[in-house]
Amino acid sequence: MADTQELFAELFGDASDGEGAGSPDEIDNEFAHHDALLQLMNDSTFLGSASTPHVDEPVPGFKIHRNALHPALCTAFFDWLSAEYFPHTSTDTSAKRINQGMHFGAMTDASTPFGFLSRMCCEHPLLLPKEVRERPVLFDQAIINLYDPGEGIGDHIDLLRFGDGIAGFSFGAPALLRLRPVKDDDIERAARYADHDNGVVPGEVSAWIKPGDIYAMAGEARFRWSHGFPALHHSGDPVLDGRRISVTLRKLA
Ligand SMILES: O=C(O)CCC(=O)C(=O)O
Ligand SMILES: [Fe+2]
Repeated sequence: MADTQELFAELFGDASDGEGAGSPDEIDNEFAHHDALLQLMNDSTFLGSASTPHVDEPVPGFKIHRNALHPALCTAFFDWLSAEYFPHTSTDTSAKRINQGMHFGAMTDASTPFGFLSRMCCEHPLLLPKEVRERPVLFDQAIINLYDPGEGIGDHIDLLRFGDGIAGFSFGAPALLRLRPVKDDDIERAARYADHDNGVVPGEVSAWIKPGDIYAMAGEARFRWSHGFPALHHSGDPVLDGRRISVTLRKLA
């Protein structure tokens, strides 16, 4: 496990596991946001906002379930994740500021935030292959990434020690996903290092991921395509220029 965390640190920078809030005010804030989130999770009105579920598949095995979560639920997730994992980031401008959290353990209880997200991945039968949806433990690791305007993540394949079937949720600002085909000889390297190359690759595909969408990668999309979110520089649009928090759910192989 330490080895896994080292590799994550190498790929994505510092990791915190439920960094947690310190002062009594911060703790109150964290609990208030947790309670508000649980209330919305319990209210079925706030599940999907799309009247007809819509799934895009930009490359084989990469599915995007649009508008799976109601905007109010997305806001509640954003606020809780901010308070729980990144309580100091609005004042901490150092290069070493915490921009990642991790959560380990099977997410089987749908009354908890990660259990709820995990269950959402099974609500739409087209999102994940049947063998992934029906495995005894769907996901046992969550990574929570914080991106401020001008930040992104380089193209990579998720570490091969994670199993097939990975799901992502995005809260806050929309982000432009980039998918690139990876040659057989480059798969090992792409799974260890996030590249920051801005060149265009034949076959590259981009898609916007918006709050409330769920994306899932399986099979070819998980093992033979890299994914990344290039840094978007200030556009002048207050929505695009906002902070984004993502949650990625995976299963340790
Ligand atoms: O922020 C995201 O949605 C993607 C994060 C990601 O690809 C990763 O942590 O491996
Ligand atoms: Fe990834």
